[in-house]
Parts: sequence; C-alpha cells; structure tokens
Amino acid sequence: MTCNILILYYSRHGSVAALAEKIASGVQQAGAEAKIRCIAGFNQHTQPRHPIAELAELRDCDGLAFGSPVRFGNMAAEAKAFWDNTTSCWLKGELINKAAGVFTSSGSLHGGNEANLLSMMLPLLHHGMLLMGIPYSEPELHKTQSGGTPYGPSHVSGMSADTQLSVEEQRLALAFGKRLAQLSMALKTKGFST
Ligand SMILES: Cc1cc2nc3c(=O)[nH]c(=O)nc-3n(C[C@H](O)[C@H](O)[C@H](O)COP(=O)(O)O)c2cc1C
Repeated sequence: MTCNILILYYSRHGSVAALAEKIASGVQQAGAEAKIRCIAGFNQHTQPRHPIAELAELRDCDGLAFGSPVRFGNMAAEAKAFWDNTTSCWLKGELINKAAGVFTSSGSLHGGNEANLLSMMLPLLHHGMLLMGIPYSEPELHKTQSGGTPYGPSHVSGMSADTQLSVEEQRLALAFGKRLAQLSMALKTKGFST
C-alpha cells in the first residue's frame, strides 16, 4: 500500500523550503512517498523551487506537512489564502482523519515561531485533521539553541535570512517527517483515514 505525504509550503527566501526538503527525506526514510509542493507568491516573478500545489494534491494526500514563515507572529498571507480556497475540500470532509503537522522559520528566536506553529494548526483542525508534533524522546529537542519545537520543526534564520539549518534543526525535521509518514501509514492501513 503506497502512502503519499504532501509537504506543502510557502517560502520567500528559502528557509521554509530547506525544512520542507529535510522533512521529505524523513518521509522517504520511513518508506512513504514525499511530494513537495509550494504555494505561489502573490507577486512571484522567479521560478519556484518546487511545483505549485494543486487543490487535488491536497485532496489525494494521506498525510500533510504544512510550512510557512513567520510574518508578524502569524503565517504568511499567501499560506492563509491557500487555506481560504479549500472550502470545497472542507464541505466534503476530504481531509478528515488524515495526519498532519506544521513547520516554520522565523528571523529571531523569540519572534513568534511557536505562536505561528500553533496558529497554523487552526485550519487543519477545522478540516478534521489529526495533528502531531515532535516528542521529547528526540534528543535534539533538549539540545537545540535555535529552532526545533514540540509543536513542529522550525528554523531561526537570523537577520541575514540564513537558509543553512543547524544540525539539530535538520535532525528534528527528519524525525518529524519519519513520524508523520509512520502515523499516516498506520491510519491508512487500519482504514481510519479515507
Ligand atoms: C513582512 C515580514 C514579517 C516578518 N515577521 C517576523 C516576525 O514576526 N518574527 C520573526 O522572527 N521574523 C519575522 N520575519 C522574518 C521571516 O520570518 C524570516 O526571515 C523567515 O526565515 C523567512 O522564511 P523564508 O526564507 O522561507 O521566506 C518577517 C519577515 C517579513 C518579510
């Protein structure tokens, strides 16, 4: 049985995209298929790093990782606009009982990355998704001096918008991807997710 995990993100400068790629590696290590798709910018003139997401890809996924940078303590407007266009999906309950988690990147350590992760969960809860994060059995959660939270993977990009992830941020993103894939496979095998 194949299990498709959609890694859906918005990123302007590449930090959230770098986390998406690490999460995809974790998904693949767990034996599931990782599909990375980005949300288009409102004024996008450059070629996106990954294909633009289609609503059908959201409908068809078995599990979802959703990423956005922090914008004034909240998700980017582009990411919010994507969810505001998912009413047809919500009306049919197409995401109910599918596993999901969130990831982010912020400029500063206390610039709202945890608040953003929590608020990014709200549309997923309205869609009936089953949210997961990162357990403290992951040793890097105790050690990280930058990103990586129990609410989901994160990166602190600093004033220079550095897209290089720390070792701990990378390992936590990988562990999150693996856990999301394992949970999605278990839900699908048991027939709990549709
Ligand atoms: C309009 C705007 C608002 C932002 N607000 C915050 C913020 O509230 N807290 C923070 O730490 N960083 C903030 N940032 C910085 C971004 O979250 C940070 O650079 C992030 O790593 C960008 O991710 P990306 O490289 O995937 O685009 C903001 C950036 C912009 C452009």
